[in-house]
Amino acid sequence: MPITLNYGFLLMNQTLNLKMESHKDRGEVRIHENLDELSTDLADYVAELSEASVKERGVFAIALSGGSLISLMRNLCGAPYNKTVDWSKWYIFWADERVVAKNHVDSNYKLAKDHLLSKLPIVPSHVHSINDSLTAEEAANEYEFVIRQLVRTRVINVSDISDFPKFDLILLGMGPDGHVASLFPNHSVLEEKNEWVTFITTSPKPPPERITFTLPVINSAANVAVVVTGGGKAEAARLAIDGVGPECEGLPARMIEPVVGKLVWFLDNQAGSKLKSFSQFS
Ligand SMILES: O=C1O[C@H](COP(=O)(O)O)[C@@H](O)[C@H](O)[C@H]1O
Repeated sequence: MPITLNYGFLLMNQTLNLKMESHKDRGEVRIHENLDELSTDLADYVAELSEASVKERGVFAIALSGGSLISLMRNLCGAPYNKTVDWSKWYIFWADERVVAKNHVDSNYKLAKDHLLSKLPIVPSHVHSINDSLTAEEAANEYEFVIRQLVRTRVINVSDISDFPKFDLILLGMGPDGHVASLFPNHSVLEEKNEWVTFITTSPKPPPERITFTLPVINSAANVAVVVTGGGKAEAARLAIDGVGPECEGLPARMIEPVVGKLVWFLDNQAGSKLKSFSQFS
């Protein structure tokens, strides 16, 4: 069992050599010594949320992102999770997707399928990816329609304070520019207040056409985790977690603020190296 010592707001998990801190309004920040430790902690976190959600609701509705996140989820494919997690209750969604064929190297679905989903006994009909034969706008509308149907049947929960879906867990990565899902800095979709899924055709990071959950959907989730690794993202992580005032205006990662749910940041040492509290830790 990991030993957790409590130093006021600062928690240290000695087994994982993990530093955790509670940032007012910015959730819990977990800084890991290396990627292996981050992967271990992330798998534990996801498995615990799955267990709690299956116990409470009978299902676990989880939204994935693409990018580096997927390889960091690798521990879920091995022991003990392959035996202890009730995979039959998982329903998979994507917080964002590139509008390309499902077998295209840029597809977030393909990435997750090749490195995660094909190694887990997930029920194929529980995997909800976008329709890759449609335009970006059509794909976003159809994906939102699918999600609305699943909210009606409570496969996906509904927010207690609005009619937005309440995913059990939304897993996000973050780009060096502070983008999350396919919400890019200063883009007009950051203003979206009503739609659940929207689209862009001018992504600054290729490919240009994407669909994405909107901020209200992300911020209505029961749990949001942002997984960030590498020194190239340290400044964006600082702005997203410690930033104040104009320096972080228009930064999507700074706008992740679950209304009722819980936010957890999973960082490695390099991504966390510019945080105010980092010197305290090292
Ligand atoms: O384009 C995307 O980028 C982000 C970040 O990716 P990473 O490789 O820098 O972690 C990813 O979260 C998103 O799903 C993806 O479409």
